[in-house]
Amino acid sequence: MTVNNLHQHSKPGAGNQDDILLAVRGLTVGFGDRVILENLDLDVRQGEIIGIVGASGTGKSVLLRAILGLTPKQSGTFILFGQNTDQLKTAERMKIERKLGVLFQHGALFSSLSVLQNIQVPMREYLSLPKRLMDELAISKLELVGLSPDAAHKHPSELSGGMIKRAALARALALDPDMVLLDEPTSGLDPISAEEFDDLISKLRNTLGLTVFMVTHDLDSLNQACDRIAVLAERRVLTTGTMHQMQNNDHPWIRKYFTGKRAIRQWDRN
Ligand SMILES: Nc1ncnc2c1ncn2[C@@H]1O[C@H](COP(=O)(O)OP(=O)(O)OP(=O)(O)O)[C@@H](O)[C@H]1O
Repeated sequence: MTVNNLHQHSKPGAGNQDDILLAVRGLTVGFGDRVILENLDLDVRQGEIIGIVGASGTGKSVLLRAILGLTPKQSGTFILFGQNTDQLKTAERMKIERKLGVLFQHGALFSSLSVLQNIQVPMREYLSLPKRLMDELAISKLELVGLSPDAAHKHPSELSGGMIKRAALARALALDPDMVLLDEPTSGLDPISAEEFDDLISKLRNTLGLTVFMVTHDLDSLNQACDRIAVLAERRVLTTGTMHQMQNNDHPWIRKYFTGKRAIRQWDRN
């Protein structure tokens, strides 16, 4: 899938049980004798936007990093694009890694590199392309996320919070991934920028057919962008479902999160 062959996909995602892009089974992750995730199962479906919620410190980022292979697991399996990641040879692993884009919490751009150079980091790692072509590709990614080419030669310190998130998203999209993993993409943004970012994610999903795994605390994002929500609690995915199903769930934390005062104010606004 490339930027040049954008095409409108039918509304993908929620509902297609057969098309599992990522299956996590029996995942256990811990640090020392502290277990963070225990025997966790989760399916991510092709083309959906799934929001991962849970109280602070429950292990949402740990889960994201474990999926990427950045945090070691103690047990469990990841079936990614139909392949067990434990059984991949180096070349196969690299092929799969290229299909994943990631936006870390706070953007995590390299401060000493320009926006253009930041977007080109994954290209340099995985592709061997002439500089002119990499420049063109990086500019096309900037356009894709709604940044003007003027931003290309700026450094992260010269960007607003919203621009940093967009630049980080452009970097996540550098290799035309099939799935992007976003860690709190709207945190720190004002409500208008956050809404614009949610719209951008939805648009990219609809046009590129991206699958989106999004860790978030943002009730607006969950409501407006996500097809499904997975709740992380008690070291596992406690439940998954639509916003409506969350609002009718009896678990005390889920009920408080989705029908507490903040949530009610949010529903009143909509
Ligand atoms: N490399 C590490 N070494 C030791 N402990 C870690 C490490 N990474 C994460 N943890 C611990 O794992 C727990 C879960 O962390 P994580 O960052 O995944 O939480 P989270 O659900 O994303 O929280 P938040 O919503 O506040 O971002 C925390 O207690 C954290 O201190």
